[in-house]
Amino acid sequence: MPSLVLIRHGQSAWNLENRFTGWWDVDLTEKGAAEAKAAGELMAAKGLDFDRCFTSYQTRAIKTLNIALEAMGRLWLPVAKHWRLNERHYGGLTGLDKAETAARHGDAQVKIWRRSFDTPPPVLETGSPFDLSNDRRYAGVQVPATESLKDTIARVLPYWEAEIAPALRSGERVLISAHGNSLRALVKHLSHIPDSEITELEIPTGQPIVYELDDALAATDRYYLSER
Ligand SMILES: O=C(O)[C@H](O)COP(=O)(O)O
Repeated sequence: MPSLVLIRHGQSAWNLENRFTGWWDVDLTEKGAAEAKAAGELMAAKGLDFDRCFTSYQTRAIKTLNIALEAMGRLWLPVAKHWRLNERHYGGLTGLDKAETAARHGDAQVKIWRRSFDTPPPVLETGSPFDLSNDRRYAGVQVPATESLKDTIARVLPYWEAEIAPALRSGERVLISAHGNSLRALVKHLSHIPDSEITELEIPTGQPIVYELDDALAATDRYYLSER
């Protein structure tokens, strides 16, 4: 039976500072690294093992994967990285304090920007210090100026179909280390969550989420590893 585990990176520097992050590349905090280690130890203790791993181009997800794999004695596993697993791009909100933004625009507006299905945040202005268009890691990639969850799904799913689903179909056990909203995109797809309900789905840092899938990759169960 195909086996899939998703993990959101551990606490990042800007999770701690409560700033909108998106594609900006911040590191894990000490707590985030500890969450990643604990996740690896939990997966090993529960007897989970993997054949192939996937992550984004962002330090916080890559490090979470490496720390968890190290705790499992599996640093040697093949890992594919792709920008399509990056966090949703936070546009013009990148770098802003979430609480200050709510004080200025209201909680309702900020909830729409953070959790609505298809309303993107304002675009990132050209020339912003947070513009990553010229970052070498994104050479040849059309770096978005903002993304809704719908936009995020539209760029995550082609990678899922092209690389991750075939690995699962061939019998490989897969671990994906990614981000709150690239994982919300995958969970929405795998668990058929309606557009109107996805606003309520939150994904905590550093908690392995286990998917049981049938041979057609339809989800038969989804649970937090810490709860079973
Ligand atoms: O990009 C960010 O700021 C966080 O990783 C996720 O933020 P959110 O909880 O506002 O979606």
